[in-house]
Amino acid sequence: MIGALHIEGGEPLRGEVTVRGAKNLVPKAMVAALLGATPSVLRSVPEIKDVNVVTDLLSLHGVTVGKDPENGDLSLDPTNVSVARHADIDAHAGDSRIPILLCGPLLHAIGEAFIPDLGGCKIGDRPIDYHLEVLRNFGAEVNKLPSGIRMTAPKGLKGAKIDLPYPSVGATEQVLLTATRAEGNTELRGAATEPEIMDLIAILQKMGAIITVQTDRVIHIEGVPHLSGYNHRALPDRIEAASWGSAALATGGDIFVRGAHQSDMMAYLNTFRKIGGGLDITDEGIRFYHPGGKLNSLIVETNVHPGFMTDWQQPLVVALTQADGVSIVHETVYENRFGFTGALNRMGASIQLHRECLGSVPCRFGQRNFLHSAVISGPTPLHGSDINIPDLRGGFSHLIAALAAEGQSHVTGVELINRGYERFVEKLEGLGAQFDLETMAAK
Ligand SMILES: CC(=O)N[C@H]1[C@@H](OP(=O)(O)OP(=O)(O)OC[C@H]2O[C@@H](n3ccc(=O)[nH]c3=O)[C@H](O)[C@@H]2O)O[C@H](CO)[C@@H](O)[C@@H]1O
Ligand SMILES: C=C(OP(=O)(O)O)C(=O)O
Repeated sequence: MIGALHIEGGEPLRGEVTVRGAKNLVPKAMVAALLGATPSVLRSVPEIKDVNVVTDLLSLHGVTVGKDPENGDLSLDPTNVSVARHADIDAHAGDSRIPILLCGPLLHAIGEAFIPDLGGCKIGDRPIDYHLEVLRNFGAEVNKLPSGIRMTAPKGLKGAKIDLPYPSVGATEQVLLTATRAEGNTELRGAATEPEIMDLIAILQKMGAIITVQTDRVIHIEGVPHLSGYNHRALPDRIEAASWGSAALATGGDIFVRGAHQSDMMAYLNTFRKIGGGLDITDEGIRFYHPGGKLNSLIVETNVHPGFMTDWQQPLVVALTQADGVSIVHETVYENRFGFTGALNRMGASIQLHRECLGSVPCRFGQRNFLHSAVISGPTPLHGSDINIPDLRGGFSHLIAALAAEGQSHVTGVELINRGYERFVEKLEGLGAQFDLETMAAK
């Protein structure tokens, strides 16, 4: 297990990386396999932590998960799905956000579900009130226990009318995974429409589901009694792709991201171009490069799709420290996603955080005491520092900053990066990054 990296910064990252299936789709596609009466095959599966966590949780429930040794494709056979021991499930408390999405499929398959406390990045409060309300609407009975949440559906799950207060990605997936096999029709208003959700819908359609995506965030699902397995290649990871783009810009480098898919990244590509980054968009992938000269400052507001995605924000901020003038980033999806900027300031950046909504639209966090707007003055040379990684994207940003900085950085907590960036150490080596690796025993 990777413990820390000693990074010698100041070298532009140059070369090629490949992105595979999206972190925000693959674990959910694995959960969807539970809904089928026959086995599924999922292709382009990355080696990341959430895949291991969901593999364990499915295995505990009697799903046979096989991995092709050549290409890593997963086969998921749910024909012997069964109840798992709470203590075994609880061993995964805090590991991932995915377990909440097992509820609907498990209620359909075995009539009960138990999920541990969720994990995921600490970038806000991240309540699950929408999820629980959705499940109750379908007829689930929810019991909060000291160690987790247990659900049953004594009268089965029935289609429902649901209106989400905010287009939550997870709550939309909760509706999809529950409604496809519920009795009757479901109408979801206020749905999220991220590309990963569209890919999940494509998977469910392959399984036999009837789902209609209308305009204005409305989705209709006609419940069917039976679904079969699927064979699907996961859409590529647009967050990893954008992260490498920001790394190229911040280090003055040139990275071809094989597999990056233009139509899933429009908002990022527009922003990248406005800053002054160079782009070559091809069928095989996207080349992101620093063309030389000054970068432009700009205003960015994160938002739900098709807006500028929140998970792109943290790596981009590092590139903005090298732009000429004052940039503003207004984070409207999570209330607490700027903690990582403290380390950047210690490295020489000039980033001030504000409670006000410094964007064109007031968001849910205005007037509520959350430091959710950042003012970045640049360009500021960065210098090496000791950094402990706080979360996945903040951590990747710290790696980029250390690679862009003059001098040495000692970066700890690096294992967290593996939640969303497969084989990132190999990829960094391939891009010419200079570092030494410290390993530690797995917990
Ligand atoms: C595994 C996965 O796919 N994670 C992604 C998913 O997270 P996740 O699905 O957890 O994010 P949501 O879209 O649900 O969260 C958006 C906002 O809604 C709020 N909310 C959500 C649910 C709820 O029950 N109550 C509530 O208030 C959250 O606190 C947050 O402020 O979408 C986010 C937004 O694109 C991404 O940053 C995450 O990378
Ligand atoms: C916030 C993220 O993920 P998760 O929802 O898994 O914590 C992320 O990928 O940046």
